[in-house]
Amino acid sequence: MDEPDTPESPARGTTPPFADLNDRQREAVEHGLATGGAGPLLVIAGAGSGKTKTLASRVARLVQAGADPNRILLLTFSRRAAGEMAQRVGRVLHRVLGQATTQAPPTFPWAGTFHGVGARLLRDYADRIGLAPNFTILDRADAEDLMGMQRQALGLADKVERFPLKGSCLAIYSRVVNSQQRLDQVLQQSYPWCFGALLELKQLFKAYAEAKHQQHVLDYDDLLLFWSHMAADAAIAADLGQRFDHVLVDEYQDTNKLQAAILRALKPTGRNLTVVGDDAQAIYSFRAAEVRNILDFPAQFDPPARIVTLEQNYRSTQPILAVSNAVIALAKDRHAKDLWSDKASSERPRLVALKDEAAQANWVADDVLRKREEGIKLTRQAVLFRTASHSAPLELELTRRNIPFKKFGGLKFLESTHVKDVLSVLRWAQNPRGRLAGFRVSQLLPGFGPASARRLLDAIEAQPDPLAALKAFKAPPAAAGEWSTLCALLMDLAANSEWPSDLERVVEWYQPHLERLHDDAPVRLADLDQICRIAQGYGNRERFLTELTLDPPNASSDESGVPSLDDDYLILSTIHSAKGQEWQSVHVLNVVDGCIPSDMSTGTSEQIEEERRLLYVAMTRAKQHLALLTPQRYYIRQQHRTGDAHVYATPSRFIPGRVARMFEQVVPAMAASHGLPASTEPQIDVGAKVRGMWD
Ligand SMILES: Nc1ncnc2c1ncn2[C@@H]1O[C@H](COP(=O)(O)OP(=O)(O)OP(=O)(O)O)[C@@H](O)[C@H]1O
Repeated sequence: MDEPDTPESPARGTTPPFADLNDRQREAVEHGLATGGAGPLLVIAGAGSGKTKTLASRVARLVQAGADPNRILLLTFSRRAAGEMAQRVGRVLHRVLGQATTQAPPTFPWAGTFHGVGARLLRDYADRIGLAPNFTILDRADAEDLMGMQRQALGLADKVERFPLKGSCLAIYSRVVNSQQRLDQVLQQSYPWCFGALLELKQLFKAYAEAKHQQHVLDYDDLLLFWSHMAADAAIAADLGQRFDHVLVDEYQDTNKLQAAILRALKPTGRNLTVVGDDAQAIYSFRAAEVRNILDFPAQFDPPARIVTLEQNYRSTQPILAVSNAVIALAKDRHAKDLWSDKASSERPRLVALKDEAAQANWVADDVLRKREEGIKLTRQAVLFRTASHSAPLELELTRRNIPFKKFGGLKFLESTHVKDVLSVLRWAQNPRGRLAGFRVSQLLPGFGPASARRLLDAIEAQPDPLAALKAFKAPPAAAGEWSTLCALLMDLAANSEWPSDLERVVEWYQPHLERLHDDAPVRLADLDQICRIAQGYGNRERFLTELTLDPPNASSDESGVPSLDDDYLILSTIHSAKGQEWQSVHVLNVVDGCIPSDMSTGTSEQIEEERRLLYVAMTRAKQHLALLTPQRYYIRQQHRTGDAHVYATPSRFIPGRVARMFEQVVPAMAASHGLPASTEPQIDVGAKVRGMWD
C-alpha cells in the first residue's frame, strides 16, 4: 500500500498540534471538549476527505484532554485498520505531548474489530452468562462443517427435493442473525428458492446451536449475538457501558443491525459516542450491513446527534474526483455530499478499450513498468478488481515478466491443510470438548480412523473432566504409541501454556506426520515457520487463536509476512480489500457489464447500487493516475456446455456516454470502427457458429 502522506508525522514537529486540520475536521475533533462531555457525533465524510485522520486526531485530542487510553473503545473494520489507527494516534500524541520519537506511544488495548472485542468481553463475562470461558471460535469453514454434520444427522441431506447445501444453510443462518430479521422474512427476501424448507431449516439451526453449546464453541456471528444478548441485561449493560468513557466507530456505513444495537446498548444516550463513515462507500450488504444505520443514526437520539460533513478531498486530483463524483451522482439514495479537491492536474483518467483479457494484462504490465520508470514505486501502484479470479491472466503476465506482486483478498493461507492441522491441535488443547478440532487431530495418527475418532469424542462428551477422559481412552492398537505421545502433548499444553513456544512444540510434534502425509512437506514446513513468526506478535495462545480466526492474515487483507524493507512489489487487490487504502496509480480491471456490476449481483436494484458504490470505492483510491480497463471479450468460468468460455462485453453501465466523455479514451494500436474497437482478429466466427448448429 501507499506510504501514507501523514501530516501528523513527527518530522513536521514545528507545526502546532492539529494545525493541519481544516475547520470541519477540527469541529469534529473538538466536539464536546469545551463542555466536558459530548453528545453523539456523526462524521459523514466523502472519500479521501480525512475521515480516518479526523478520527485518529479526535482520539489523540481526547487523550490530551485527560481521557484514559485503557477506557477508550475504538471499533474498526479490520484488525489491520485498528493497528494503523493506533499508530496514527501515537504519532499525533508524540507531537501533542512533545514526546521524543523514541518514547513508546500509549497503547489502546480496546482498539479492534467488533468481533475481536466481542470475543474478549464474552470471556470476561463468561461466568455471568453461562458460557464456558475456554470457548473456542469456529472459522467459516469449520462452522460450515458443523452445519453439514447436523444436516446429515437430521437426514436432510437425503431428502428427495434438494435441501440447501451446508454453505447456503450457514449463509441463511448468518443473515438471520446479523439482519435481526425472522427466518421467513430472510427466506422470502433473499433465498426465495429455499422457502419450502422453512421448517427443516429451523430444526437444523436449533440442532446447530445445540451442538455449538455442547462443544463450547462459538461461530463468528455468535460473538455479536451473545454480546447483544449480554448487553440486553440491565446490570451487565450498565457495567459494560461504564467500562468505556468513549466509544468511537470507523466505517460505520458497513455495520449491521446487530452492531448498531450493541452500540445503542453501550451508550443509550449517545454520550461520548462518535461514528464516522461514508454512505457512498457501503459495500458489505452481502454480510447484512445496513446502510440505513448511518442514514438513521442522528435521529435515534434525543437530542439528535450532531452531524459534521467533510467535503474536501485531499487524496485525488480534480479530474479523478470529477469522474468519481459523476459515477456516484447517478446513485439513487444517498446523503448528498459535494466533494472537491484543490489538486489541479492536466491529466484526465483513462478509459482503455482492449481486445480481451490477455491484451488487458499486457497493457497493465506495460503501464505499471512505465510508471516505475517515471519514479512511482510498485508498492505505490495498485491493480483492483471486483472478483479475485479476475486477476488470473494478469498474475500470469506479471510472473512471466518477473514483476513481483502481492495479492490481497482471496488468498487462503489459513485454510491450507497443514496450517489447519497445527491450529487444530492448539484449539483442541484450549478446549478439549471441541469436536471439530478433535476429529481432525486424532485422525492424523496412523491407525486412527473416523470410527475411533467418534468413539473418543463421545467418551470426552460423556465425562465431566474431558482431560481425564482423554487419558483413559483406549486407542486402537495400531495407534497406541502415537496416541500416548499426542496425549502427553495435549496434557502438557493444557497445563502449562507458554507463548509462542506452545506453537513450536506443536509444529515439532506435527513434523513427522506432515512428512508422512505430504510429498511436498518442505514447502508446507515453510508455511509453518511463517505461522510461528506471526505468533510472536501475539501476547498469548488464546489471543492468537481468537484473532487469527477472526481476521486471518492473507484471507482478508493482511500480509502473512513482513516483506523486507527494500522489497518492491505491485499491489493486486479485490476492491473489497482495498477499502480505506490509497495509491498514486490505480488500474481497475474488467470495467464491463458482467464484472462490474457482477452478473451475480444484478437481481435487485439495491444490488446494482452496491456494485456502483464498489466502482466508486475503486476509483477514489487513486491519487494521481487512474485507468479503467474495458476488455471487449472476457473469460467466464461457469459457462454453458456449448459456450466457447468467452463472452463479449459492453463497458459497464456505470460509465454511460456522458461520463465516458470525461475520460481520455484510449484504444491501443487499434483503429476504432463502428463504435467497436478494431481488432486484428474476427470478433465472432459466424461461420463456425452456423456450422456448429448441425453438430
Ligand atoms: N487536513 C488535511 N490536510 C492535508 N492532508 C489531509 C488532510 N486531511 C486528510 N488528509 C490526507 O488525505 C488522505 C485521505 O485521508 P484519510 O485516509 O483519512 O481519508 P478517508 O476519508 O478515511 O478516506 P476513504 O474513506 O476514502 O478511505 C490521506 O493521505 C490524508 O493524510
